[in-house]
Amino acid sequence: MSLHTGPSPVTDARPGTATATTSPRSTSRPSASGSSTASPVPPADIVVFGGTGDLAVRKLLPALYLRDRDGQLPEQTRIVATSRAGLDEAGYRDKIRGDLPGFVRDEDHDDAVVDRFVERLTHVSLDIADEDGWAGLVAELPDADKVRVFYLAIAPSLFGPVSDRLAAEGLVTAQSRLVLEKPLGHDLASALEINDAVGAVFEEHQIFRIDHYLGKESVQNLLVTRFANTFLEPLWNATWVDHVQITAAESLGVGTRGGYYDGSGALRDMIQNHLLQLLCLVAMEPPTYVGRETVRDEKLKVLQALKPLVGVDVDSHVVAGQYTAGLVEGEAVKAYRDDAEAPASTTETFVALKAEVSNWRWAGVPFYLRTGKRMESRFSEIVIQFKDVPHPMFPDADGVSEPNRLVIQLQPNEGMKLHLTAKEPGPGGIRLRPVSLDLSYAQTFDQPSPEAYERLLMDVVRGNPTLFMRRDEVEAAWRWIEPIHERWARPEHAPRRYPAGTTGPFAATTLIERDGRSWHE
Ligand SMILES: NC(=O)C1=CN([C@@H]2O[C@H](COP(=O)(O)OP(=O)(O)OC[C@H]3O[C@@H](n4cnc5c(N)ncnc54)[C@H](OP(=O)(O)O)[C@@H]3O)[C@@H](O)[C@H]2O)C=CC1
Ligand SMILES: O=C1O[C@H](COP(=O)(O)O)[C@@H](O)[C@H](O)[C@H]1O
Repeated sequence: MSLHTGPSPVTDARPGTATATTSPRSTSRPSASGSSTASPVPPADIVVFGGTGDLAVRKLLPALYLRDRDGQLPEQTRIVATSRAGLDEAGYRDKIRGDLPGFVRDEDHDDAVVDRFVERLTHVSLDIADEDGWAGLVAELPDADKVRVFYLAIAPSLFGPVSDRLAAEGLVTAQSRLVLEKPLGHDLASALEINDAVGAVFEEHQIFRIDHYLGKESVQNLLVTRFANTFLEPLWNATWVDHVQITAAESLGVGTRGGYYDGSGALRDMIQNHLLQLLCLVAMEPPTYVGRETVRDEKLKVLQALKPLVGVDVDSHVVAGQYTAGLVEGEAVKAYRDDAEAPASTTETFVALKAEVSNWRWAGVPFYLRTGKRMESRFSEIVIQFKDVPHPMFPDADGVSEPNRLVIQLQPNEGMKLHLTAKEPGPGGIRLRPVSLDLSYAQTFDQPSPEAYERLLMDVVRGNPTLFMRRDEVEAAWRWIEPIHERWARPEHAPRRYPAGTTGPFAATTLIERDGRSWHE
């Protein structure tokens, strides 16, 4: 079998029109993200608000470093970090030089590239809440014709104030893009408020709402698997699919982010965005072509078709859990309440739920979603469980015939498995045996997948919003989530406890077993 790695699956224009994204220019060295997406992007001034924070240091700067290494950042690209830390340019460069090795793999570390990369960096000290300090930022952005990226790696409550200030300082140009981190707000009302505030300054096409799951290679491959092959489409519906499972399990706890997490919880942190986006990609209709608005239009229709959890018993559809102390991958770990230093917290670190997409294609097909921290292992996958054969054709056979299952493994080992039933070789009668066709990305493509942020940051600079959430999508997702939070706001609600290192509370097993099904472990 030969597989070829051509241009990215996601284009930013109709097929047949030339675009920067699909241009076949190659870089001087092979790139982890494939030939077309590694073409140099336009020169840009990238302003990272929250440039000393966890996200910037752990994800954004390493991603930019890797794109620099692969020749994607032109010489004129500069990165301006802002925070209240009183760092000067040299101090910030030293900090990032020191931090980078902790967040890039040893084989990706190259001293010469680090030297070149840190030369691009500077730091402006400013407090978003104050008017002082902004002149320093204005001075760092002299070229109004250059692409300008304002990346808000800060709390969502600061998104509106930053936009207003950028406008007041005259920094918003036609070439500006605003990047907003998730979760966008806390609920529908705050999301509307933020969207209104940023929308008063930036056009919708300038706003990039990040959901980093959309930048994962395996997630983009889901689109290709569905729409660049013919054999799945006739089966991809309620006639043949029994149910769908989407799991994002983490073995990590909340780490140093307990302060943020305790006000958020798994429903806001993972389900409202990442898992619902995955559900959309599985359930959406084929767009006319895969382009910047067409995919988002189809995802929105799925969110709008989610059966509202209104007038139903929410508890029979959704299970919340919180981890207690336990053993994860052989290591003793603390309870969530100790991790988050919140002794009476009722924040959920686990959610399992059953959703339904009320449309012709999916009527009656449950979508089971599940995510949790401190689970027994880290794995994210989508399982398409097909219906059983309509009639037992081998009544006298030994062994078992299981329904077909397509498992799309998102992480850690990206790939795909198609579970089938085969005849075990032998001279006697027929013995049925479950087998699988396996596609491992690592073995097939022989190159590491880039980090999601690498891909997404380059798309921002290019101005390609396909893999970002549009305003209406974010709001539709919050709207669907609302009844769950309303139910959980009642005093009698408490998440069920599960020991760290397990698959979550028993109620999650009951949720699916009640329907005669079971989680794919
Ligand atoms: N960390 C992660 O893995 C992820 C984070 N996110 C989101 O990204 C955003 C940032 O998260 P994270 O990096 O973890 O947060 P941190 O608390 O680690 O960092 C916040 C940053 O914002 C700066 N900051 C805070 N208040 C102000 C202010 N008033 N004026 C100027 N700068 C300010 C801080 O610097 P200083 O205090 O020195 O001013 C710091 O650089 C959040 O919205 C979070 O939900 C989303 C997905 C993953
Ligand atoms: O957005 C978030 O995602 C991470 C999980 O991301 P992954 O790429 O490691 O699967 C999660 O840990 C974090 O709480 C959440 O904010």
